[in-house]
Amino acid sequence: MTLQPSYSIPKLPPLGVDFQTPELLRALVAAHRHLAELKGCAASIPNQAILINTLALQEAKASSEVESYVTTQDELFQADLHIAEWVSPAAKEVSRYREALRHGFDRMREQQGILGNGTLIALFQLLKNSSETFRTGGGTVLKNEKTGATVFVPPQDSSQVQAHMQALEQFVNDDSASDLDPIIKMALIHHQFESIHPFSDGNGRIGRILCVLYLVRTGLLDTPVLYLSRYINQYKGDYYRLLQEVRDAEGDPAAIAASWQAWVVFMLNAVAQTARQAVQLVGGMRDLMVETKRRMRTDTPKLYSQDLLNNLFRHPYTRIEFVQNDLGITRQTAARYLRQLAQAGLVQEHSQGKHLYFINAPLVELLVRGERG
Ligand SMILES: Nc1ncnc2c1ncn2[C@@H]1O[C@H](COP(=O)(O)OP(=O)(O)OP(=O)(O)O)[C@@H](O)[C@H]1O
Repeated sequence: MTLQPSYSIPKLPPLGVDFQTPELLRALVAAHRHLAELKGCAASIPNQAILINTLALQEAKASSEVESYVTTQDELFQADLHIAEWVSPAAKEVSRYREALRHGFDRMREQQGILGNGTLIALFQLLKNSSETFRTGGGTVLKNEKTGATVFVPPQDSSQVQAHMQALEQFVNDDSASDLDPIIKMALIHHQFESIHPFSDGNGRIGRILCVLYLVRTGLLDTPVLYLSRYINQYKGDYYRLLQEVRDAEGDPAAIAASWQAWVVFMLNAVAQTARQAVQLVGGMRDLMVETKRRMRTDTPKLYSQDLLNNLFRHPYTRIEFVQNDLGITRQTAARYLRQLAQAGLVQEHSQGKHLYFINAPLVELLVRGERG
């Protein structure tokens, strides 16, 4: 039996919805203020790879938790040492999420800011380690996690999935299609993406990456550093309910307007709160880098270099090979540098089996504290 989709995917932006209510405008101003602050704060970090490596890993951790892949920070940082036997399945899933986010960011830059369906498919393939593209078979439904009851039937026919995704791609990339504010558009895009549900799995995670990349595409961020998933995780019940209310409102213009407004306000609040948290974290990292630099210059002046400092912040757990490669020095010299840093108390030396690694403990502490909010 062919399933009947339970909602007609609307054309974006939805007609007849006032996106300028006082509540919405208040939330929009706050979201912009915190995002602008985050953009400025992120720019003060000397090497953007530091932010992508560390913050994107935090985002990946939170996003994967929505899907019940729970890992500890220690497991994640250990996985980042690229020692195969230390990588748990959950940590691998989280690492793949970060790779997907990073790939999407690079690809969008290569394509002059275009965030196309080819990129979304590439993200899915990286995330799921699969060669699948958009759904072709029917049978996909969304269920209530607790009761198992079907709450939503997305488009089933592959030509429909394709057509809706093409229209969405157009809306994402054609800035003249609507003069709505980009953060409001981001909320509409995420909703539409989840309603089309174009992949067999991973739609939640790809949809959250899409949000962050869209903020970069529209210039509101330079790097994809936003902990959106943490907020969504925290308010998962509201997130599902508000997504679904828009679909259930179909046919009732007043309910359509109210449900879209409530959805957009939720996403604006998510952006504002997560940007505010990210500002604290990035600001903390910046201060810690300044302090570590000062200590390196006084306590280990012969070793100090910006590249070495960057290495310690790109890899909260680092190893001799990483320093060797980043600084272009011999293994012996890299080992000597790390040992001297450990003697000066700037990193902690650890060994497990035949492997040796070095922890930037204040940075790890900052990231763990950041996770607690
Ligand atoms: N009961 C529901 N009501 C509304 N939307 C839902 C519901 N269940 C799922 N969704 C949407 O579908 C997404 C999950 O889709 P899918 O399982 O393909 O993605 P995922 O990335 O594997 O999961 P997750 O979002 O849990 O990490 C959710 O993030 C949400 O956007």
